[in-house]
Amino acid sequence: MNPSFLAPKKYKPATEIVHMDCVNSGGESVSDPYNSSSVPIYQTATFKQTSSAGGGQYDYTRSGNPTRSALELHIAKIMHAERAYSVTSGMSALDVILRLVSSGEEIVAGNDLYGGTNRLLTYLSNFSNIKTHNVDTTDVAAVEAKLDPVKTKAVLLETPTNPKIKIADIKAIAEICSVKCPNALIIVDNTMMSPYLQKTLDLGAHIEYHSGTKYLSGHHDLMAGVIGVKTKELGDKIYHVINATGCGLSPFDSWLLLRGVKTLSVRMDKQQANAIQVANFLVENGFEVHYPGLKTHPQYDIHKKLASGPGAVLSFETGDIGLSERIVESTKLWAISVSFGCVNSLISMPCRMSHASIPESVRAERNLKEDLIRLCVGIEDPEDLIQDLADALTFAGFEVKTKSE
Ligand SMILES: Cc1ncc(COP(=O)(O)O)c(C=O)c1O
Ligand SMILES: N[C@@H](CCSC[C@H](N)C(=O)O)C(=O)O
Repeated sequence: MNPSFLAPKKYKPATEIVHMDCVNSGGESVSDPYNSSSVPIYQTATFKQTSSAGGGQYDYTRSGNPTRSALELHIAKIMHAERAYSVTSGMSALDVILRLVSSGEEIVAGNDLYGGTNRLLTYLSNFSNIKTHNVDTTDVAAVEAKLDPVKTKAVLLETPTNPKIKIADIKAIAEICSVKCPNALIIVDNTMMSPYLQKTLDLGAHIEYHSGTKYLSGHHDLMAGVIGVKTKELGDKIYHVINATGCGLSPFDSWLLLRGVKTLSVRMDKQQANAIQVANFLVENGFEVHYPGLKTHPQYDIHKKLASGPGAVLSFETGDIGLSERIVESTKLWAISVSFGCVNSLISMPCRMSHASIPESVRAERNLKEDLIRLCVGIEDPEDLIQDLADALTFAGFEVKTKSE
């Protein structure tokens, strides 16, 4: 037989996302005695052992569970990670990762980032003597200026950022960091792109994490976080923290997330196609739109090098807080809701919702505008979405220009 026929085959991203191997490079695998087509939910806290010395592959669900393992093996494959882990939320994922940073060490992070991330970094600064430098991560020189060969333990990047959709050149920052701070970890929050559109571990990151609550699951019916790592050694450290603190994802949520992940490519393709049309509609109406699918985006070329698409989250300013409020409150299809990545379209005002935990003065310092509206585009018919937005704009007192086809 031709030996190449036996070699592990790499498929296109959409195929990899739906096809499960359940095995990793270390030979770890999960199998089901009945060959079930859908991974079963092992809803059990404990596993019987074969002897007083143990002997089973699993003993206790906090330490490991077959449903969770199946999810983690699959996530590792689609992230191009050596190992992957799943925990109870995106914040829990970041908490686990940041336990690799010790008192006295420093983090370099963005000045536009998710409000909850900012809250956790502030907590570490206040209670654990871990200082964060918040810089504009679109500016590689600004990141470099804050790197300290002794103190810097982590560079934490969101790209695109939440909510201003700014792009950080992961590759360029990782290269500079590997020279100036070879022991520092490049950590990327890849929630907005998902592993379907951007594979940060291939771009120089050591650790990639996600709020699995968003695109990976896709239906806003669970909370989860996932972590992918570049090396087994890093994986062992991450696993140790998860087992020690007990934040591993439950069997049911692991199953739900695994089910959601399988449709990631079809959801993202549709949401992204809709988002491009929504972005164009807003541009035609004179708004300043933050979206890396627009050629006018300041980091359009960099994003194109990092990711295979612009995603489906965008934001825009109206220049008037009252007008923004009226628009948000007048939509019918766009639900006023935090979060993104759901199949339904959502609208929000970040300064009052997802980023309200960042003090107003800090938001102002970071040029996060109070009138900013964030849109998370779903899978509805784009004509309905645009019409609903146009109606809301009109109702709010804005003169909508005719949509050019
Ligand atoms: C970019 C980003 N990262 C992380 C998180 C945290 O995820 P979770 O809500 O699942 O804890 C969120 C939102 O909550 C987010 O928007
Ligand atoms: N009350 C929550 C708000 C969650 S925001 C969720 C999501 N990341 C988003 O950007 O919309 C909190 O304060 O954490």
